[in-house]
Order: sequence, then C-alpha cells, then structure tokens
Amino acid sequence: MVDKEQLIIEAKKAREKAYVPYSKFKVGAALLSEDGTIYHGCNIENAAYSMCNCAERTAIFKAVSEGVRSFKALAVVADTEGPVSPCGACRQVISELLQKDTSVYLTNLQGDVAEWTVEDLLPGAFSPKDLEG
Ligand SMILES: O=c1ccn([C@H]2C[C@H](O)[C@@H](CO)O2)c(=O)[nH]1
Ligand SMILES: [Zn+2]
Repeated sequence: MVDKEQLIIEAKKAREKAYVPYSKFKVGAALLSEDGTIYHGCNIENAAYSMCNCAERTAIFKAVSEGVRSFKALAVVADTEGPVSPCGACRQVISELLQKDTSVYLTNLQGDVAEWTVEDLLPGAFSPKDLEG
C-alpha cells in the first residue's frame, strides 16, 4: 500500500528526469492507480516552446494510454516557495481524467504539502457534459 509520503518520494524521483533546458524548472509527478501501480511523469520541454508538456500531464497520459482510468492519488513536486501550483491546462486534464475523490498532493522540496480535491483544483471546469448542449 503506497502512502502519501511514498508517493511524494516517487514524484521527487520523477522530477530528476525532467528535460528542462529552457526553464530549468524541474517538476515531477507520481500518479497512483487503483490497482497500486505508480505512473511517473516529468516536464518535457521543446525548442518550440508551446510543445512543452507538464509533469502532471506526462504521468496522466502515460497511465491513460496504458488503459488505466481509476486513480487513488497524484503527487506533484517542484522547487517552489510554497506547494507547486498546477497550470490551467493540467487542472483541466486532471478534472476530466482523475476521479472527484482522487487525492492531489501538491508539494515542494522543503516538504510543504497541500492536499487538494480534484473538484477544488478547477471550479467550474469545462466537462464532457458541456458537449451535450
Ligand atoms: O505544475 C506545473 C507547473 C509547471 N510545469 C512545467 C512547465 C514548464 O516546463 C516549466 C515552467 O513552466 O514547468 C509543470 O510541469 N507542472
Ligand atoms: Zn501544467
């Protein structure tokens, strides 16, 4: 059973793999699936800047592309003053692909941890329901 502290350790390990020649800002994520598998993600940048992919989305897309859709928890870590704050694009992806009750641990290297719900990360998110008109 993977607990919060262990998942944060895994996110820190993922952070070390970040490819960030432009921002030099390393971010790591660890996504725990319902069956106990951990999907690691780091941010991956590109000389065409808009192609940069955040750590959270790397982890989520890895899991979903393996057919995994049920998640217990997501940990994200960066070297920020307070707990790292996911960007709007990641909040949108998190809101659609993680469950409402999936725990989200936002942390930094100093050990500050903020625990969020998926719902609170993006109030009023655009959702599949909006496509029904
Ligand atoms: O929660 C976040 C915030 C930013 N980044 C990345 C995107 C870019 O590579 C770098 C600077 O924004 O950090 C993430 O991966 N996750
Ligand atoms: Zn993001």
